[in-house]
Amino acid sequence: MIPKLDWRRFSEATDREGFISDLSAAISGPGLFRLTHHGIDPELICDAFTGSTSVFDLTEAEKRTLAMQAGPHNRGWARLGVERLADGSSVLERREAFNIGLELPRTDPRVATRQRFRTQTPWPAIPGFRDTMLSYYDAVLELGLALHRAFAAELSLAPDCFDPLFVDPLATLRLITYPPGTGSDAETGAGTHTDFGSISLLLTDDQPGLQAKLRNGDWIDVKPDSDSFIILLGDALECWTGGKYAATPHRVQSPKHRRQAINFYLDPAPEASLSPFPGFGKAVQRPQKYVDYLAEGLSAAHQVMQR
Ligand SMILES: O=C(O)CCC(=O)C(=O)O
Ligand SMILES: [Fe+2]
Repeated sequence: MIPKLDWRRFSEATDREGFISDLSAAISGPGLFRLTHHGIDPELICDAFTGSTSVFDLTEAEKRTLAMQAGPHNRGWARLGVERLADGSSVLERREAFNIGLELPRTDPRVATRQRFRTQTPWPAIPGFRDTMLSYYDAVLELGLALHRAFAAELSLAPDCFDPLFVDPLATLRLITYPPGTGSDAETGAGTHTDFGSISLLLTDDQPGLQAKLRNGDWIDVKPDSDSFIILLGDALECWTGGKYAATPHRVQSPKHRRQAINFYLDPAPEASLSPFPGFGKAVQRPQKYVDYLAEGLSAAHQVMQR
């Protein structure tokens, strides 16, 4: 069972203690949870799904003009089969993705000097697409950051302890589409992995496929539910908490019918360190800046793109 947490209990302060106690149980128990009553406008969510369909329905030639470049800068369209999230596997991962990052002005020195992951998103000429995606990005970023206030309370840390780690974050909104599986064992939707950042806020359509590995080693189906976000814990949060918030392994099986997911990866700022908070035990990763960790992880995932 995946715990369901009603966000109003914390955000409207109607039952903060109860929320924190359920959050504790979710983190030390299964290691993932659903967040209900999250306050994101259902119409915005619907528009985001419509926008996602329109970008993947563009012609191959149109999508090629929006293609993600190996490098990696992690913006734009990744064609079928060019990313591999599972380490050391040869199984083909069949999905297309479109990644959207924090929108900095072209004149921003970080964009002008082509700093890693600071490229602008290559926007398709779909009316309303950019506005919808940026509104969705901002709304889910705000929700994700607010959720870190609850993590801070759960960890008995200052409410704003996470704030410096998320200044102009590398957070990514990722639209994904999975074509129907062919039934072959040599393919999947996404191989087993953990996400790189702090948390991931996932929304999917009504097609099943996502599976998560519980702390006890069992794999469970994460059933689609349009009223809640699936919250997965990522590598950075595991590092900061010295392993207390262990990252959630997950994978996606090839669906019977086309499947769409709109996932928000709350990655921290490039300069954020991966060292544990004081008093949180041993380092999980060698000391490094998040940008280097992400670059290494993505470059492994994008080996197929580089060929
Ligand atoms: O499609 C999903 O539900 C999850 C995809 C995923 O795990 C990823 O792209 O990191
Ligand atoms: Fe993932």
